[in-house]
Amino acid sequence: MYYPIALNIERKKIVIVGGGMIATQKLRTLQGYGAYVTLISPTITDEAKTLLQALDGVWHERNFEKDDVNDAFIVFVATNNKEVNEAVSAAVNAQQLILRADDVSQGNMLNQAVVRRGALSIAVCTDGASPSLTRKLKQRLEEQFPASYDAYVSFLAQARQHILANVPRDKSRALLGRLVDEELEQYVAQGELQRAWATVHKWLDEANV
Ligand SMILES: C[C@@]1(CC(=O)O)c2cc3[nH]c(cc4nc(cc5[nH]c(cc(n2)[C@H]1CCC(=O)O)[C@@](C)(CC(=O)O)[C@@H]5CCC(=O)O)C(CC(=O)O)=C4CCC(=O)O)c(CCC(=O)O)c3CC(=O)O
Ligand SMILES: NC(=O)C1=CN([C@@H]2O[C@H](COP(=O)(O)OP(=O)(O)OC[C@H]3O[C@@H](n4cnc5c(N)ncnc54)[C@H](O)[C@@H]3O)[C@@H](O)[C@H]2O)C=CC1
Repeated sequence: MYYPIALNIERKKIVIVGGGMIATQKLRTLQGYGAYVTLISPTITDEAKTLLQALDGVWHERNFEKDDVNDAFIVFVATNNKEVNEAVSAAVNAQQLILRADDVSQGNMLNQAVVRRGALSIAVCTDGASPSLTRKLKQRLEEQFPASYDAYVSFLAQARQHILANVPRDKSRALLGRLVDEELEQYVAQGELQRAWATVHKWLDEANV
């Protein structure tokens, strides 16, 4: 069983070995997280080149060498040559995270499918049992949680900070729970932020704070 966590990879070194379809797909998942990405491969797809540029990443246009994984936080192994993939496995230490695209069981991590709405991320994983099922569930979640959730989660974060800063501890807990409210969700979804804030302030008044 894989242990699900949320990683902060800002300024962490990520190494991708290979520049084909799988490497390209991994580069898509890395966009926006602030990692330092290095790709090692004699060839690279056009899309991977563009995605790497967007990350301010570096492409080493050559075959893998064992020192390439030094200091890497995560290593994605995505060449079409089993011997090379095995050499990458041999070069990492037990504390590094490694994903082997050719044989997931030879690594210690995998990518979950993620529906992201601002600070909210909903991740799906079957421990490799069925990536197709994962994709299907992700599509369902995308429908269930519309794009407006981005603004809603951001509103909740601000309202939570407002309550924590202005309400004594004995009363804040109940108010924080109350924030998760269908009416507020609707107001924010409809762009009526003022109404949403007015409701929060009404609750604060009712609680005498
Ligand atoms: C173990 C894992 C390792 C890893 O992290 O890469 C892995 C492995 C493999 N995937 C394979 C195939 C497909 N993968 C997808 C899609 C996704 N695969 C992803 C994750 C993972 N895939 C990890 C497990 C996650 C989990 O268990 O839930 C997602 C979630 C995220 C991401 O890749 O970033 C992304 C979700 C889509 C999205 O986000 O939209 C599709 C569907 C499609 O693309 O339409 C297919 C084709 C259909 C099929 O085969 O079911 C194969 C067989 C290859 C072959 O031999 O043909 C292997 C290898 C094997 O099983 O050994
Ligand atoms: N394409 C797929 O749907 C899936 C592929 N896989 C596995 O992932 C592997 C990679 O798949 P793709 O990305 O589709 O292959 P690909 O053929 O598109 O890309 C392979 C890349 O590896 C590079 N490469 C070859 N030798 C290298 C070396 N010595 N050092 C660095 N880079 C080297 C190549 O230049 C190329 O850029 C496959 O061989 C397979 O084992 C696993 C699941 C699905």
